[in-house]
Amino acid sequence: MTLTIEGVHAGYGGGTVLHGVDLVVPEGGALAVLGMNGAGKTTLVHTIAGLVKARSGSIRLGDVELAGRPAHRIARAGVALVPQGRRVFASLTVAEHLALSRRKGDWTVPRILELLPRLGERLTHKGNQLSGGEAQMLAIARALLTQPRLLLLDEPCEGLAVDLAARVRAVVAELTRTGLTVLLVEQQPEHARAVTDRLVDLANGVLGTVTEHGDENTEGAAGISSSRA
Ligand SMILES: Nc1ncnc2c1ncn2[C@@H]1O[C@H](COP(=O)(O)OP(=O)(O)OP(=O)(O)O)[C@@H](O)[C@H]1O
Repeated sequence: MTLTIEGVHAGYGGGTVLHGVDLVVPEGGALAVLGMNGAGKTTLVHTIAGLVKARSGSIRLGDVELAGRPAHRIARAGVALVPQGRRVFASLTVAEHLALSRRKGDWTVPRILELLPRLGERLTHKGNQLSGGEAQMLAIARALLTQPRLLLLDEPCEGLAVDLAARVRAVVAELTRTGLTVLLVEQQPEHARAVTDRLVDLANGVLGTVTEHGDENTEGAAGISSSRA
């Protein structure tokens, strides 16, 4: 479903972080928002997910207005957030994480394990026994099991080696082919470019213009199909 953000202001206490954000991510598209430390990237995805309240403006998924709804209703409307730092539970196994997140829908555990086969080999491993790449895949798996229409990824490649960032790209590409809409925020331009060709800068809570980086990634994208998290 298409994500349409218009004139969104948001912040904390007396301070404003997002100053009138306008953004469209078409259905089945992926867009990366790039910004430095403190630019407002997490605030943006948290505002979409309802964890930070939009003070004004509109956030629509398809025709459904999300702004002003509580987070649990936004989740039910089809928005899933993969948080910064992955937030997997140290003492729960991969299988337990998957069982806890599951909601009825097209994304089943077998389908997830087909997309992310490495997780299938780690089902009995606990959160604290996973590599950064494996934890990231688990965080994505958890989000998918909630049957989202919009996936928000907060710095998914943070701390990952370039080949694993490329693996995230392969997964995101696969997801957008299913019609899922993906918005990610990243600090490192090379990480953002590893995941999607469509980029926009965020500086001091103001978005720039969306740019396409067409051919630069052709080589990187071609070599990823066999690499694993
Ligand atoms: N809970 C909060 N209360 C008050 N101010 C906050 C809160 N969270 C973030 N901020 C402030 O909002 C601004 C934007 O922070 P945000 O976390 O959105 O940036 P970011 O681009 O995600 O940064 P990073 O790359 O470090 O994650 C910063 O000035 C930050 O200090």
